[in-house]
Amino acid sequence: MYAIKVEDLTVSYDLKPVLWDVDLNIPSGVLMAIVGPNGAGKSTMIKAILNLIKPVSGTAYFNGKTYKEERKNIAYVPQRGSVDWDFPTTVFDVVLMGRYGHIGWIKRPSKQDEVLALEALEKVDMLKFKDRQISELSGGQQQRVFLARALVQDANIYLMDEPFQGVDAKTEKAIIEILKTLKNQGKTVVVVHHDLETVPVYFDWVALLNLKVIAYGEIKTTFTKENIAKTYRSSTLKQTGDDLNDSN
Ligand SMILES: Nc1ncnc2c1ncn2[C@@H]1O[C@H](COP(=O)(O)OP(=O)(O)OP(=O)(O)O)[C@@H](O)[C@H]1O
Repeated sequence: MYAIKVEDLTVSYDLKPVLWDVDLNIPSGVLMAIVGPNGAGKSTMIKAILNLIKPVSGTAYFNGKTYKEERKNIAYVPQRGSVDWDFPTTVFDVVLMGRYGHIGWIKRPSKQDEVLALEALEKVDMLKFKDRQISELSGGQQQRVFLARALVQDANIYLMDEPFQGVDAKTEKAIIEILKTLKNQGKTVVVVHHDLETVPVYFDWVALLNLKVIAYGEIKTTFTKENIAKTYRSSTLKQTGDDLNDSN
């Protein structure tokens, strides 16, 4: 059984397809990058499989179940730009929110939940900021807080949309260490990533996306010059739709 199985996923905004017939079988325990040029549909794919946007067609399964059935086991770190950071709440409360899937909205978090939140903040080196408003943090600090929130969720599958965006080198290193730890615990981690150079250093699996899935699989066999060139070869593919019916 796959950790994530995406079947026939097609998504369009205002009738313009941005994802075309995407199929992906992601095994458990991989640390996988999703790469592709700007506008390739990476964020859209993550959102569509998490039911945050409605696809034209297609389904995603998590450990063989629907998102709704499996949501407790799925943690999502959204792109920083898509979050309303002016929302008045403290760092600690944002992280504690990660526990709500376990405790339910009506119950109060227990001492144990609070301890887990503090531990996660410690892991991402943000404990000293626990009482700060999230609006008063730098981009890298916000990213760490979101990672801590995903960590306390104690999920089985992690989906992250550009967690390295706008962070300094030290934070990037801290984040990748955490991702590797998750992988070593047998969890499945899927990350939208921009920097091609670090793909083989950080990840063991990759999906190359540009409207369609160009290729996906183990880095060694998949992250080839040919596949990269095919993925990043201008954006005419999107504009004309010429290649929509390519058999590859
Ligand atoms: N809410 C929306 N309404 C209309 N079009 C959208 C919307 N969100 C994204 N798009 C368009 O869909 C396409 C795919 O966008 P998406 O954000 O999924 O790409 P991406 O690969 O994540 O890009 P980037 O690397 O720049 O973040 C783009 O052409 C984008 O302009």
